[in-house]
Amino acid sequence: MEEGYILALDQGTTSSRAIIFDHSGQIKSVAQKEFKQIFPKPGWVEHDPNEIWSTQAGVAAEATVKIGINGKNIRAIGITNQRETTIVWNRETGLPVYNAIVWQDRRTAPYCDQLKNEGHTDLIRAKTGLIIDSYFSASKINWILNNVDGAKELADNGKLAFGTVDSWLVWKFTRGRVHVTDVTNASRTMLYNISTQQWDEELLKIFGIPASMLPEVKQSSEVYGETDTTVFASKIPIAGIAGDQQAALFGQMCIDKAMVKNTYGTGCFMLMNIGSDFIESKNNLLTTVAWKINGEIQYAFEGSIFIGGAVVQWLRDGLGIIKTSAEVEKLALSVNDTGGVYFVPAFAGLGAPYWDPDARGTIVGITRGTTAGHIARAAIEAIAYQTVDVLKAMEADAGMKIKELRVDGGATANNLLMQFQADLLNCKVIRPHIVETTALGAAYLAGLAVGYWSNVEEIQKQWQTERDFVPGADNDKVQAAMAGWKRAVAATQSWSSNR
Ligand SMILES: Nc1ncnc2c1ncn2[C@@H]1O[C@H](COP(=O)(O)OP(=O)(O)O)[C@@H](O)[C@H]1O
Ligand SMILES: O=P(O)(O)OC[C@H](O)CO
Repeated sequence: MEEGYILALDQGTTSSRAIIFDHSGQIKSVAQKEFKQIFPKPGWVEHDPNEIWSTQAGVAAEATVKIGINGKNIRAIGITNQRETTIVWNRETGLPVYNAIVWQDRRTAPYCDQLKNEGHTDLIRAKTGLIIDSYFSASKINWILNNVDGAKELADNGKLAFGTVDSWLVWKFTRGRVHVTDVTNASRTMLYNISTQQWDEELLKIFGIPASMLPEVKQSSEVYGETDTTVFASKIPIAGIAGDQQAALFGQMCIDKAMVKNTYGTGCFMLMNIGSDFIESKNNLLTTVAWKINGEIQYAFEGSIFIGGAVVQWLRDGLGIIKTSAEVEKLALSVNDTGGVYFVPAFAGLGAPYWDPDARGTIVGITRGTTAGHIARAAIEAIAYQTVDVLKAMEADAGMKIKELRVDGGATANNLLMQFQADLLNCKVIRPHIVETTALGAAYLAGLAVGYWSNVEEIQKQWQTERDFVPGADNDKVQAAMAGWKRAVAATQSWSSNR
């Protein structure tokens, strides 16, 4: 048994988490802190980069203290993060020039429309695997350069640095010595050519971004640098980086072609391992880098759903019909069905496979008999329906039926949701023993780089099922339910297209 532990830092959209794993892949300690969501205007979402850093550094220290260990006991750090979220800082002062513009932020939607009208869609998809949308980093960097006083000039003089959250954290942990990202995070910027594995000059020109701002792109598992002594007294190698969804794919051990996972967090993100060749989706999915380890790259198809568990947060914070997210299951079970209500939670537009940035949330089919229970049930079902839309697109792209779906993320605690998902998909839904697969994936990537685990085969043996949800619904009922959902989505899109 290897001595010491691996520390995974999971910097998510709503909270910063630190989890310490031992050699058997078991969780030894967890610390978590939520941070402020900033909504300056409708459709805008920002975070304070300094708060991202302070919460992440704080939980890292807290997780170690909790189990009475210190930096010397940590063999390596793995970082995983909310992706696309864009931070630009001054290289000399180390200070951000603007808040982090979060992946959910829609302020650049008109600019993205302009790019589509100028005919860049095919070129961007062929190079990056992405669909033009304000979701990705490039249009957000462009916005900062054009809207923050003095930013353009500083950037042209080589004084500004761009990074996704992983880059920012590495920069902070190394006190400005290391400016890197990994290939999975680079693949979400819309500036990185995922076939040639280079920042793309043509794309940089389209978006008006100087190459000098960009971090060096590394593999997902290698030593990038050592921590400075600000947080831990000893220097610890930072040895794994991956975007959170790719880290979850790895943590779920979807290492073979055609293996699929879905993460039910704030949003839902389904990824399918498609092997070592870049394939363009023909069904409105993204192609993204799954990871690069030992010089070998793997790609994935991805369906990104912007609102998943966040719909439950809205029931809690917006409507106030539940006090905690966990209460939603009981409320939804207070009724036998939704009573004909459908809820399309397009709060931040619709992602895959619709890509409709103007769509907004819609609830249809309300009668005098509708109760909070029906709304709660419709909200839970909406998470599952959106997942079906993505999985169908994935099956069409892969030319095969998917037999099992590995699941993780906060909302997988909801058994009603999981069973409904299995029924709708008519495939087995598998919840693993460790649902913190994002952090686990980052820990595995870091541990592999420093020899804590010797190879993927050793890690693969650790993955265990906690519960299987087996489909059992009547097919006619499923078809009728899906037809209702499609009508509800059509109603949502009709509303937005008439704005
Ligand atoms: N029992 C539950 N049923 C449905 N959703 C839940 C439940 N428990 C938590 N959630 C939702 O899961 C999300 C949190 O999951 P998590 O994986 O921590 O998300 P993230 O990493 O995106 O911050 C929240 O949106 C929350 O509302
Ligand atoms: O922070 P999460 O878990 O909601 O994940 C956000 C995604 O990485 C956005 O692409």
